[in-house]
Amino acid sequence: MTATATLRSAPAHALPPALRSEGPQAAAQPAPQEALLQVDGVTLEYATRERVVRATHRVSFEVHQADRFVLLGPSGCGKSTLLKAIGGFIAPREGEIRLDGQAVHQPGPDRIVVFQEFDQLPPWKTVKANVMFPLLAARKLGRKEAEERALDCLAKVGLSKFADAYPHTLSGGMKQRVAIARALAMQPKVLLMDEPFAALDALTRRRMQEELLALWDDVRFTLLFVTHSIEEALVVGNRILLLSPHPGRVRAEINSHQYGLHSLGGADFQATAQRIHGLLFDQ
Ligand SMILES: Nc1ncnc2c1ncn2[C@@H]1O[C@H](COP(=O)(O)OP(=O)(O)OP(=O)(O)O)[C@@H](O)[C@H]1O
Repeated sequence: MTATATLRSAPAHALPPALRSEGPQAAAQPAPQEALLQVDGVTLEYATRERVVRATHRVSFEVHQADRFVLLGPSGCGKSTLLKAIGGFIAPREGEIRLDGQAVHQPGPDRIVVFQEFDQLPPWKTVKANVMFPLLAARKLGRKEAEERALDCLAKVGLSKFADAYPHTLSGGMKQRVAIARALAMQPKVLLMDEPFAALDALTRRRMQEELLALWDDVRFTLLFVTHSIEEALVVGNRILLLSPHPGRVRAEINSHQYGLHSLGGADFQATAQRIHGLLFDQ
């Protein structure tokens, strides 16, 4: 992954004044083409029997083709709820979500979610059948083509040898690789990942981040990634949206193209992590 110029593509109104003019190129940038995903003033709420819980308040951001866009914020700030809304599982109370200019009203094969839980793979299907299943269910491909696509995607995540294995025989990291292969096989417009590596041990988590970045280098998919780890956000993302504690509001957007696994421990990386910490938690 190479460092590239600062990109300022978030709508200025979504950012606190202090960040609107960040970067010398800001004013010189040409108008960006229409974003792939637009989240526009989105307020999300849960109605329980006793009360209404507001999860996010008027959140706006834009994700462009091949972005690795990270939603970062403390526990309970509405990151997963935002992902569910983009997935089409929850309707905004206010605002609108658009994908390719079309308002999102329901789930669809153009948005696939990879979750944290290891049990997202039906245990009675082999690894290959797990990857093929959504392709067949959505009638995207016939059986032969689905099998070819599944094997191709399993090769991309290094699991060719395990195509005929059952999920219970795999490690946590391997199960997450299958879930990623299954999602990529659908060729979604946006791949949604909700803390996909949070339940893994530290070494496996690091390896999975590395593999995800290598996969992105190969396929250039558009990624929307949720985490509450500042370090993971800097490693995985090229752009990071910082959300305030509950209910989530946009605190800032950070460009993080220049960071990757190679920058871990470096002074610049530490300083940016520190700055993000301040933006997230200082009142
Ligand atoms: N099904 C639900 N019913 C009522 N309130 C909910 C429900 N799911 C989430 N909430 C509330 O909405 C808010 C946002 O939750 P959400 O899970 O989106 O946060 P999060 O940022 O993803 O947190 P975490 O990092 O801990 O997963 C929280 O206050 C939570 O308690």
